[in-house]
Amino acid sequence: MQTSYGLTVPLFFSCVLVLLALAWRVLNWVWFHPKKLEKQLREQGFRGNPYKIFYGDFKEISTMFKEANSKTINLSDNIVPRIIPHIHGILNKYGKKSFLWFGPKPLVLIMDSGLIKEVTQKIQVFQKPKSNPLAKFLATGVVSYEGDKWAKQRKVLNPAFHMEKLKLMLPAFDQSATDMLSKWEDMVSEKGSIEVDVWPNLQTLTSDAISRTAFGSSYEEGKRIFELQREQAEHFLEALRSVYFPGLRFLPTKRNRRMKRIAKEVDDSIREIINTRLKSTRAGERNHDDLLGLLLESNSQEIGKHGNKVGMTIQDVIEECKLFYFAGQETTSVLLVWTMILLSRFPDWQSRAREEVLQIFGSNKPDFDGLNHLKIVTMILNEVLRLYPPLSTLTRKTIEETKLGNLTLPAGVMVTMPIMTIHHDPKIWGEDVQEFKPERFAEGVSNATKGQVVFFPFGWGPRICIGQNFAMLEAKLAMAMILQRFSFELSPSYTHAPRSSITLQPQYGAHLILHKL
Ligand code: HEM
Repeated sequence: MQTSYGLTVPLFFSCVLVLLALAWRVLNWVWFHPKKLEKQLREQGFRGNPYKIFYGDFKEISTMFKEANSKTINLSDNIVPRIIPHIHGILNKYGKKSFLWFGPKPLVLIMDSGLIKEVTQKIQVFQKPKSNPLAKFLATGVVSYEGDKWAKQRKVLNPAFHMEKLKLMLPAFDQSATDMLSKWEDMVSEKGSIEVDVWPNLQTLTSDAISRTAFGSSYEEGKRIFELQREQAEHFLEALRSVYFPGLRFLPTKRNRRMKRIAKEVDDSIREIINTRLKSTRAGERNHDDLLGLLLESNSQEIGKHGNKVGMTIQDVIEECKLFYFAGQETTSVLLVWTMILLSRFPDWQSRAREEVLQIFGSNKPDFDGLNHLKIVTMILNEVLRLYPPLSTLTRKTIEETKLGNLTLPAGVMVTMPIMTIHHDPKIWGEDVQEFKPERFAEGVSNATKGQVVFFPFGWGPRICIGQNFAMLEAKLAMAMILQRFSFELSPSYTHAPRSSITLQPQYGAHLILHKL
């Protein structure tokens, strides 16, 4: 027997069943599941806005960001409401035990130091939330993996970031800083001063440094690869700003085609560098001291110890190289730019830092041991990371129901640990929390934090930033070299507008007046 649609009755009923199942899944996703999670959270004393179907708090959040970014602020203003207005708003409205709706997903705030420690340590249960599928075009790598894959990758990468290996990176950092400083010296007029927006220059510095440290002698190819990665990131951010439908990335739009072409070109170029390296290693040549060389060396040692199962594939190595750029470039340039801005605002600290640098190095090139003895500069960098952490929040999602302190979090909940808010909490840091006071760190980080997880610009737990020593070494060297050659102050055209665009950037640049010393 056939229905009026020309289908047999069993087929007709099967289609109806499939459609009903689909409709149920959609309804469950946009309504029943979020409502169930909301009930579970409210029963435990969490407070937040009532769930609104599909959008949640999405509209309010985007309005808050638009408003926050439309106004500049004064230098002494609290920057938190401008950077994370949604979290600031919900805390003011509902207090510390609260949640927000990111579409149909609740985002629970974790403000307690003990709970932050627990979340960042229980990496099996609290995993990274899935990123936009287009992010795969940029890089995957250790930052996005979970479970065994993460553990394997991290184990192979770790040795490349050990202190004694980082020592080998100094010439690359030095060369990149020298290039920038020579440019500034050429620009300085007869009077010995010039106004410069240092932000793009500092970005170039850290870009060059990562191209050199990642690919060493293949720096020129590395530079080209990272230029393509930068373009790729622009396409990605543009895509994020437009409406996204599932599957959109498969359509042959102009942007998608370009992104695919870039991804292929980048992969092919890195593969070529790797193959050349592997050939020269087989021919008995010495290993290269750059990140790629160290990674290949560590990988072959792992394979030697445990066989192919524990080693990385060539594609894995390619992904890690692509990731170095995103993880290591902008974060470090952001640290440098806020350091220069804050030292411009606080010339007494600038002078103290310069005195220390001149006392240790005179006008010589800073060396590894000397950099490790820079106390004032380290205190300054830590205070900059406290006030202007390059990443404002850490986010995870629960993959199963889990205990957290005396709470029970259902599966499928996102949790966020607002680094920025905790770094600016007067209950932790005192009433002078908004002030730039590097002396807080005079006796080291654990003294300043009384051993609590309240200062975590590089994250915490097993997934703490692998590149933190790399970044600090690069920043110390760059700052030491800048302080040796220039003094600097804010230009009248400087506009204070820190903005979170993945990292914490100066929205209108960093216009400073540089004086040649
Ligand atoms: C001031 C500079 C930097 C800051 C503030 C910073 C911050 C962070 C933070 C907060 C995390 C943890 C993210 C999370 O748990 O969700 C992280 C992870 C990571 N960072 Fe950095 N980072 C910096 C520089 C670097 C550099 C220079 C590199 C490499 C060259 C790097 C490579 C990575 C990698 C690979 C991870 C993932 C680690 C894992 O998941 O096991 N970072 N970073």
